[in-house]
Amino acid sequence: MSASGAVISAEHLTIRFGDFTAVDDVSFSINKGELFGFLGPNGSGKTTIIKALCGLIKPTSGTGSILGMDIREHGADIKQHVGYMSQRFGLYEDLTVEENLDFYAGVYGITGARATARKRELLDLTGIAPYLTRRAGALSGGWKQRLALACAIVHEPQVVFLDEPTAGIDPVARRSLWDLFFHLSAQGVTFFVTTHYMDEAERCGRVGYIYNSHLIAVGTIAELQKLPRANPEGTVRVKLEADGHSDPSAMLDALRALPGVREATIFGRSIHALIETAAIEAMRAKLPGVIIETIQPSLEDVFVTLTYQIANAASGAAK
Ligand SMILES: Nc1ncnc2c1ncn2[C@@H]1O[C@H](COP(=O)(O)OP(=O)(O)OP(=O)(O)O)[C@@H](O)[C@H]1O
Repeated sequence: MSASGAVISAEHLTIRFGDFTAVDDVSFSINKGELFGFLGPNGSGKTTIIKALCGLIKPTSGTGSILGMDIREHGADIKQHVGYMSQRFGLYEDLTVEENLDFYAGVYGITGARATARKRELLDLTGIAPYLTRRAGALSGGWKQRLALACAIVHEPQVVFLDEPTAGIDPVARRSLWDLFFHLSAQGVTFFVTTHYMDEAERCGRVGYIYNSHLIAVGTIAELQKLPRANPEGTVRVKLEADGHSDPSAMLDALRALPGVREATIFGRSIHALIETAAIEAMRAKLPGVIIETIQPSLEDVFVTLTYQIANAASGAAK
């Protein structure tokens, strides 16, 4: 662990592939036992950061550390101390559950009585014992990811990177996997989890949001909701709800035709919108029968607002 107490840290981390900057001056730190969520659009640099922190690729400039080990110098040691699991984790589909566990134990040099004891612990943790003799390829998506997690932590890492661990699996299986993450995090394991699911992000203690290779926000959900940039001066965030018969998409079209509407999107039968405060009274008059109430931004609202600001600033600068 570093002097600051951080278990994972990035310090001005920059990674270029030729002329392309995939990660641009990214800094953050994560403490022991935290479950840190990392979000951002496709191609924004999440996996590249994970690879650099795991010692798999060298930063172009800046650095980072895992458990106090500098990623530029201790890549080989770091690999021994972290667990890494992705959506496409390398399970051997033709091997059974048990053979996969044995294989990964062997990769980390865990053998004999220690391997047997660790296998028992992982079976208890994941509940996968009933499928021990089933081929990994014949497991459901949720069980495959449980097995992948078991294999990724066979060497008892204190730091675990999960890259979209629940992509494409059903909500019940997702919830059970998250229960496992929480269980391990309560034991002091530190998690760095990328996800595109807002409900998963909301389960994390803190969240980072990366856009176009830049880390543009880090904090707890409550901190992000209160960010001044997510609540621009002179605007108000509202929920609009019409009577049960009204079509939300027609209401959205009517709303977008009005002046002072910065953002608007459908949530179920209602609409969340960012409106210029000065336009709100005129809006009430134009939308009779619609209940308009002030709300806090959701996490998705925060990310969308921050993203639009940067995209608009970039297109303004390009003009
Ligand atoms: N080895 C490489 N050579 C060149 N470009 C690369 C390389 N690895 C990644 N990139 C580029 O860097 C950018 C960031 O990729 P990265 O995989 O980190 O994104 P991501 O945020 O994880 O995306 P996703 O959500 O789709 O997984 C992408 O434009 C990608 O094409």
